[in-house]
Amino acid sequence: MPRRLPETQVVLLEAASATDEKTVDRLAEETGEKVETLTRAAFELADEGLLAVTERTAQDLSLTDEAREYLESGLPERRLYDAALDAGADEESVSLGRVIGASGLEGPEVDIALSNFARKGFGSIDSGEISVAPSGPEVDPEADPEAEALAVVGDDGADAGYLDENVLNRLESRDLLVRSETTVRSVTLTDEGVNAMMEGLETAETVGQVTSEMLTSGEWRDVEFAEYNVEADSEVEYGGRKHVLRQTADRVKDVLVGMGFDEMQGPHADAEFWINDCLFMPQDHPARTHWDQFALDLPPMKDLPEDLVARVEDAHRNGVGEDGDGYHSPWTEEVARGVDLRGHTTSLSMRYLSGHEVGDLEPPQRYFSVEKVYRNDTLDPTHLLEFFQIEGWVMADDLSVRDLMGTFTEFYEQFGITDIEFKPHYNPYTEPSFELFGTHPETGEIVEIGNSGIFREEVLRPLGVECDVMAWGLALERLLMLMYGFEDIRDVHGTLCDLDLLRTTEAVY
Ligand SMILES: N[C@@H](Cc1ccccc1)C(=O)O
Repeated sequence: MPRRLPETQVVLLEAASATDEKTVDRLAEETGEKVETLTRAAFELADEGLLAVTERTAQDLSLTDEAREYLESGLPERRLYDAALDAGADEESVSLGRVIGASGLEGPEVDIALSNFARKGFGSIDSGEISVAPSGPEVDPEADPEAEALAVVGDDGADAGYLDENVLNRLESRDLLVRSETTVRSVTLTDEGVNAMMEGLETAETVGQVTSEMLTSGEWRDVEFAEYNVEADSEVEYGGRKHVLRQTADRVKDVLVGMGFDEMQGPHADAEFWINDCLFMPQDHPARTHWDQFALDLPPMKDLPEDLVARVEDAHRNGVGEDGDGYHSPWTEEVARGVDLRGHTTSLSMRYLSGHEVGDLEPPQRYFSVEKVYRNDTLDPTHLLEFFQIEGWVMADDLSVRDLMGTFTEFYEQFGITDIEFKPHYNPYTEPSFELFGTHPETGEIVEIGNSGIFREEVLRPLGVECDVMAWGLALERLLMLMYGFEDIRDVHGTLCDLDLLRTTEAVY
């Protein structure tokens, strides 16, 4: 009686041989089926005793981009050798500088050429002179095993099993070769399989999934269901996932809410008044130039509280208190009403402290935000044009530096960071001021993670605040660096960020 088997199993049995071991890859090519489909069918048939499956690990070799360039141009040491030979360095030694010039080697290639030239015994280099060894059985640049191996791998990376292990190791350490391991599965028909084929095979329609049509029509009664192979390799599926940066921002919010803080909200584009003037930043302060801040081509901000504007102007001109002194530098409302992208979220703190957002506040109060800020910085591994700032402040009757430090210690402990360091700093709006530092878990480097202080009278008095306010701005991305060991902010932010890393980074709690 012919045997009924699912279609791919029949295809596989027909393509397999009893005498010739065939790899699944080759069978996939022959049958036009997918490798995964055939692998699954092979294991199913092995379970039935119709096929034998063998597995071995194979080495996959591939060339790096650098190696591909050398395939075109020749290995640097060989180019040096050829140029030296052209210059007659087999007769007598010639100037190394001249030979390098003639070889066309540039930048790092020169060092590569020199060290490998010497290692391979192509010749010698002494006090700026190069000479070439006579070619012979010992040294034969024409038959350089490294160059030959590169050519073989470049030609057919798949089967280079016979290449010398030492040569491959050397190429790998030169970053020219990448080795990886793959499992190669091969199948042969068993006797039982051969018998089954002789008795005849019939294709059974197998169903992978029940549909509602099948259920309503009753067709499900007659179909054959495909069996699940729970051991089959499956493709990795990456579902949607919250970005680590957003995950951490949410956690920061949870932590701060847990510490009794309320969240502030406010505009990304704001009047310089809230961004700078309220903070007692003189209008000619370098941080206010458009080298640092993004100015927007928008009409001046109309909605500013008149009396507050007058008090802030007075603080800038005359200072605050008995011995107060102003800046003696120009101050105009026009500048204050100019609209910029906020360079820090301290603009929100000013809006809230002034009563402009939620009315006058009685101490004690705690507020925070985890929001984007924009700076005209130069891009580098630790700077972007935008980043998230963890802004916060505490308003209470008697605050000291100890309270500030204690708050940070408690905050960062929630993220497993227990070695925060403080350094005295200067801000026009706080006195005293402190920068915060943490230690990078991978590099051990000290990383600046934030800035903080206790607001000056010149800030608080015009706002109408009569008690103490301690405040800070911490960088969310720097917190991530300490938590996850990222070394480049662009790994987690923006277009260059590594998808693999985002998919696989586990949330740290
Ligand atoms: N605005 C500061 C942070 C800060 C906020 C409040 C008080 C002190 C410092 C910054 O961006 O670096």
